[in-house]
Formats: sequence, C-alpha cells, structure tokens
Amino acid sequence: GFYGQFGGAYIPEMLYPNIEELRENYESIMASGDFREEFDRLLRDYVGRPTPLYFANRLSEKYGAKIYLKREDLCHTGAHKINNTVGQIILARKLNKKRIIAETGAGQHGVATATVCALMGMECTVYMGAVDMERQKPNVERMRILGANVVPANSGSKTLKDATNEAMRQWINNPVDTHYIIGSVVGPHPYPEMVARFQSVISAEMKVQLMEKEGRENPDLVIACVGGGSNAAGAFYHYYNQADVRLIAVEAAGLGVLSGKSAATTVLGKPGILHGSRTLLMQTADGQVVEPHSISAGLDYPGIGPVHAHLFDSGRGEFVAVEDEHAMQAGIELSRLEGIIPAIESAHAFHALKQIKYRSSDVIVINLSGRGDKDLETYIKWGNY
Ligand SMILES: Cc1ncc(COP(=O)(O)O)c(/C=N/[C@H](C(=O)O)[C@@H](O)C(C)C)c1O
Repeated sequence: GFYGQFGGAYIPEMLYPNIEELRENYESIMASGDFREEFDRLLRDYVGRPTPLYFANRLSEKYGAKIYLKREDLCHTGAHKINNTVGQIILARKLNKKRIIAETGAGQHGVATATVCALMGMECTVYMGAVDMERQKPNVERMRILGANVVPANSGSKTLKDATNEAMRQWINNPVDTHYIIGSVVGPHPYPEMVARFQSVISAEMKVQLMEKEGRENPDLVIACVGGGSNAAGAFYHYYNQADVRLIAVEAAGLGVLSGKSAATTVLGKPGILHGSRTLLMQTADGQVVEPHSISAGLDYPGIGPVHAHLFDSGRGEFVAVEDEHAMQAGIELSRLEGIIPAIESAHAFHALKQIKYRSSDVIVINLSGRGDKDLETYIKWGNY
C-alpha cells in the first residue's frame, strides 16, 4: 500500500479490524463478476457514463491547442464523486455493513454518499465542518432531502480536516456494522488505491474516446485539480506509465502560496501522517496541521493523497498552484466561451492553461470534475462578472 515513501496505514489499534477486513476483501470483491456487473450497470444506467469527452472549440481557439473537456460535471449529482461512492456502497453491502458514514467539504462527496445510500436503502451520516455547511448550503439541504443525517464538525477550523477527524472518531466507536466511505484518494491503505481504482473509469473512457476522435489513446497533457486528488487520480490512472503524457496536477494557491492562506500542499507541505497515511501535509515546525485556505471547499485540504505526493516526489507529475482570484476568473471565462459554469474546484484546472507551456499541436484533456451549481453563491459574492 505504498507509493514510493508515501501511503501505508497509520491507524489507531481500534481501527485495525475494520481496515484489515477491508484490505483482505476489497480486491477479491472488486474482481468478482457480480461486483463488476453491478458497478458497470450502475455507472451506465444510474450515473450516466460514459461521460462525454467534449472538444471545446472556442476554448481551443483562445488558447491555441486542441482542448477536450472530460465531462464529470454531467455525472448524476454533478461531480465525479459518485464514481467512488457507487463502488464503495456495493462493497459495503457485500461486507454486510448496515450504516454508512462519510466526511465532506464541498458537499459533493456528501451528496454522492447520501445518493447511493438512498439507492441501496442504507442509513447515512455525513460529517461536515460548520464553516463548510455555511458556504455549501445547497449541498447540505440536498443531503437532507436524500435522507442523510448531516452532523456539523465544530472542532478546529470547522472545515474538511475536522469533518474527517470526526468521521474517523465515529468509525472507531461503531466499527462492526459501519462502513466509512472516504471521498478522496486519502486515508489508510487500501482507501487511496481503492478510490483511485473506482475513479479510473475516467481515463479508461478517455483512452477509447481519444482513439475515436484523434486516432490515438494518449493525449499530450492531462490537467486536473487536486484536493485530496481523486478526480486527478482517475484522469491520470491509465497514463502514469505513458511517459509521453504530461500529468498536470493543479492545487489551490488560495490567496498566494506565500500569503499564509493557501492549500498548495506540494509547495508548502512536508512529509507526515494525515488521516492514516504518510503523505505531504502543511504543518508547523512541531507537526501541527496548518489551516489551509481556498475559495473552493473541495480544495481546502491541508494534505494530498499519497499517490500525488509520490507523483510530485518522483517528478512524474507537474504541479501548479492557482490562486482564488484566478480560479474565479477562469470559471467565468469557461462559462462565456463554452456555456459551462464549472465547480470552482474544476475552474482551478482551467487557469493552469495560463501557467504552463504547451505546443499548438498538443491534444489537452482537462478533467471537468464538477458543475458550478453548488458554487453560485460564491460566484455571486465574488461578483466580478
Ligand atoms: C467538484 C469537485 N472537484 C474536485 C474536488 C476535489 O476533490 P478530489 O477530486 O478528491 O481532489 C471536489 C472535492 N469535494 C470533496 C467533497 O465534496 O467533500 C472534498 O471537499 C473532500 C472530499 C476532499 C469537488 O467537489
């Protein structure tokens, strides 16, 4: 369960049985015929896959390259998160779990979890930072409409990190009948690997779609935003060992990487343990987790998935950090060039086009991880449009 020096499972003794049960069973369950049949059927008939690989004509003209958008914003619930929650709910049912818990920041993962719990008739409790509950109110109510119990996390900065701590605490207290659906490629092994595998449907489809449209499976660049890193892990998954494909991971610079209000973990982070795995995280000299900042709740995370820590450490990935202001500008620009209002998380990936070099002949795929409906209040408050 390691990606170079990163990964592993650094968990309290109380969680060993759960993690062991998961580690021992996830691969055989995921490889079984009836899992694959149900997973593929739900992704097709319920989530609406394959998602389009859309050639963005006006964006391509403006930026001078052949730019495709992978439309994860068109998944049911409006973001890629459901690819993972569908996989984990089938797994949880096969492990005879009765209760589901989850953490959420932007609320997309929470909604995706509440959605599959309603689908399968399982009890659902989502932990969410009180601050995030304020700035992602529409998603809080969507979770409640879907039948989930949304519990505010009031410790620390009352954002995602605190919600994750709270969810882990609850799981320790209710180990036997509960499955914890982690929303990103974070947490103790096998979670990062399992979530990446569920999200890998994104690049599996990209290969087929690029062959159809460009006569080759490989783009020249894949660009994706990184909070914990699950949409990026999915978009990169089938290209890690394709050296001719550049992997561009876009983090949130917040108010600037030197402002003290940032979430650019590969710039500001150091190796440490966060939520059960060894990875890069923003920490003080004595190892306290530093509060991150991003205008987007989904990237407002002080860590990064171990697979991306390794991607950075190994030099295989190119990491860029995009500031709040630039992400918002990129979101409005996409709206006006292509008629698509992106989630603010996804908007970060678009601004990377202004921060990296590429050739006019390059085929670029940008992973459009979610739609902007949940962020309308933030766009309105920002107002520069
Ligand atoms: C539309 C959208 N795009 C990207 C992200 C970043 O999460 P990753 O793809 O796991 O890096 C997110 C993250 N959302 C999570 C959530 O909804 O709870 C996030 O806040 C945490 C699970 C990390 C998102 O909603």
